[in-house]
Amino acid sequence: MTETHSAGVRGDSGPRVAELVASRVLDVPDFPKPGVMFKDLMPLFADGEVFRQVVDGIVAYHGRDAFDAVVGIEARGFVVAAAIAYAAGVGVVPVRKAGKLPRPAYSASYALEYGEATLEVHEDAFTAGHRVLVVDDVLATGGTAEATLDLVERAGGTVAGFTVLLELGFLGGRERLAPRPVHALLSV
Ligand SMILES: O=P(O)(O)OC[C@H]1O[C@H](OP(=O)(O)OP(=O)(O)O)[C@H](O)[C@@H]1O
Ligand SMILES: Nc1ncnc2[nH]cnc12
Repeated sequence: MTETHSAGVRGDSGPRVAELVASRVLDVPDFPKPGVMFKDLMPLFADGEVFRQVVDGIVAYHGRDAFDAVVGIEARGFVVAAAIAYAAGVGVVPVRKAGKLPRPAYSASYALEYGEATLEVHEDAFTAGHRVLVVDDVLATGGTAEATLDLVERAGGTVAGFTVLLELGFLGGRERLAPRPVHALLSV
């Protein structure tokens, strides 16, 4: 469900949480490359009360019993994933950039808004049929998310949901991931 309120801030966990996210995003022009408007969520992470409400909002949206594990995508996704996992009382599985995992891993290369990268997950990361909530801070082109969702499935997990704090709608990530549902606290 996507809600709209009078100030035009949209999100699918309600206008109050969307406002909170909007209030803690800094726009940084030309980072990390000319032409990119970088959305910096560090102020949100640094505000304990806002961070708590954001984490609680994500758990409430999906339902505490709807997932058995949380996947976080390196690096900013780790911040959100660990907090959600703790709040829900489940474990967290890191999806890491290439070469960081110590044991046999599945690998997926992809392009993102400002570059290319490879992500990996341990082959034994999930119990068969585990319902996995995948979280990240930002959805832009969807390259990172698409690679991660594929990795989760290759490793035997079942994707229970995909949540981001902020979606850059004009970059088409949601359409790229369709028909998989995308939950974004704030869409711009
Ligand atoms: O939708 P996309 O175009 O794929 O972009 C979204 C990804 O870009 C950022 O990660 P980045 O690779 O910059 O890594 P970081 O978290 O280590 O900064 C962000 O945290 C997402 O993971
Ligand atoms: N514009 C952007 N701001 C922050 N993170 C991003 N990841 C991909 N594009 C991004």
